[in-house]
Amino acid sequence: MTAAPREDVLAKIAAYKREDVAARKAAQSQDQIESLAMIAGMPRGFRHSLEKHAAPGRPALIAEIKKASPSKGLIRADFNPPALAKAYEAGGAACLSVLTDGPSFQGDDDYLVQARAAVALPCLRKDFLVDPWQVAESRALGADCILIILAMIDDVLAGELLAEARRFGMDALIETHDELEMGRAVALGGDLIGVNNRSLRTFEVDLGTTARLSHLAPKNALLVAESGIFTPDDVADVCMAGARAILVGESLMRQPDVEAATRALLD
Ligand SMILES: O=C(O)c1ccccc1NCC(=O)[C@H](O)[C@H](O)COP(=O)(O)O
Repeated sequence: MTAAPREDVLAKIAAYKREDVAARKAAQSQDQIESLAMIAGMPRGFRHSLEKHAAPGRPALIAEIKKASPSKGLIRADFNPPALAKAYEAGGAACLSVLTDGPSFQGDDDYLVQARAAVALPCLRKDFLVDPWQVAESRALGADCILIILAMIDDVLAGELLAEARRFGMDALIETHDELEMGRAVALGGDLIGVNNRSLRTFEVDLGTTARLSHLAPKNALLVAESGIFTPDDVADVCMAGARAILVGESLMRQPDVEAATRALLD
């Protein structure tokens, strides 16, 4: 895989997601998927766990299980989601994020099911939501939190996804990358807001994005700095900028000893 301009990638992802969701909905009606969501048990409190783990100068960690990405290609060949989940939990993570998108990230729904079953941590289903039906599906798979990427959808759909998440007792991480999207997240009433430091246009990472947007977030929102965090100095920078949680994938996924790397990043 090679890096491609963001608009092409997001448009491509949105197109295949709509097709994929149509096929899934044809196989399982809203009523059927809601029944499965209802028997999935209570969600683990995702935002609550972040609140509990965040301390002054030490953000809570959302540790990501990520095999590959559009910007980096294959990240980790030795890929065992339950083992990775356990290593993250032992290393001090507050929550997990599990990529389930297949075409762009080599993810799988089963990775979420397996990872969550291996630990007590709340889990984010990291995928591209383009239809409210996917919220019930995410809950049926065990997800405790969904991701709402504002760069990809309009406010009507974002509001519907958020309402569905709340109906199922789940949390929703609303992802922003610029001032306009932060304003939209605030208007939606999000209480868990992410700032993606990765440019959605070029895939370039600028950790200063968190500092630029953090003061625009409401005080009651828990701010998550996402992407491009590699070192304890990076953690300190985004923490100083106002992030109370960090979402980290690649830098931990590239380490042979994931538990030790997780500890070291948070030290
Ligand atoms: O990671 C990508 O290349 C990517 C491309 C297009 C849309 C989303 C993408 N990443 C999703 C993420 O938000 C990251 O996986 C997450 O923030 C962790 O980032 P990192 O620590 O840099 O792996």
